[in-house]
Amino acid sequence: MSIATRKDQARDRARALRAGLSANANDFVRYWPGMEPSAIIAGYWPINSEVDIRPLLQRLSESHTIVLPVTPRDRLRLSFRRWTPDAAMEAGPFGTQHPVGELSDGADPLVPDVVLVPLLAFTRQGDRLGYGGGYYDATLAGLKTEKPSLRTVGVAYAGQMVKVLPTEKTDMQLDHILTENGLITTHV
Ligand SMILES: Nc1nc2c(c(=O)[nH]1)N(C=O)[C@@H](CNc1ccc(C(=O)N[C@@H](CCC(=O)O)C(=O)O)cc1)CN2
Ligand SMILES: Nc1ncnc2c1ncn2[C@@H]1O[C@H](COP(=O)(O)OP(=O)(O)OP(=O)(O)O)[C@@H](O)[C@H]1O
Repeated sequence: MSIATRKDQARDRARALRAGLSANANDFVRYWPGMEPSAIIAGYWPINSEVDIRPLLQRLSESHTIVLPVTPRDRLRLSFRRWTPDAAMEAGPFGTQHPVGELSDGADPLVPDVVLVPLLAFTRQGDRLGYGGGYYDATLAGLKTEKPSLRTVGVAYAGQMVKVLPTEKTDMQLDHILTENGLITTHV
């Protein structure tokens, strides 16, 4: 069976599993590891049954510059726009929403230092299963070349952890996973 087929089957299972999970949003705030105030943090705006990190984003915006992904229609690399709690949002592809405004890759490039990554399933080793667009893999690979100190934090319910996931060469491993039960560090 091809990797693509195995990933699709894992996605079906992971979607069904995640849809039945829930947690107190404050727990994701509580276990946030803390970052230097200069760190630019890329969040995500939740869709489907992803962990709702809006309370975390609100809190982080008090001390950090927050950016959110803008999904392009013709390439894989995500762009980022500045977000503040009063930012107006507009609709993008696949039911996503992003802040109205100038792309951050204009005059004042806001290249994130930390990226919060949504996911369907993860392993203890930092493997990640997304929706299959390849957007985060392409974006993280690009960012990591420009900023080798880039850190990635998957955000998931603890119940989204699985023993093993089908992987391929382009898959980017996560450095940490933030769950309602604590922060998992995948390698040291
Ligand atoms: N909240 C959030 N924002 C995100 C992502 C994400 O996974 N979550 N992305 C991560 O790449 C990028 C957007 N890409 C996406 C690709 C596919 C689907 C998705 O829901 N696919 C559905 C089918 C939807 C449809 O065909 O209309 C699915 O797979 O069930 C969502 C986002 C950037 N922004
Ligand atoms: N850096 C890259 N450049 C070009 N294609 C890529 C890159 N990374 C991944 N892809 C391709 O994108 C497709 C989807 O990848 P994958 O199944 O890993 O997506 P995903 O991680 O589940 O989705 P997403 O990142 O959008 O949440 C694969 O065919 C993969 O080969």
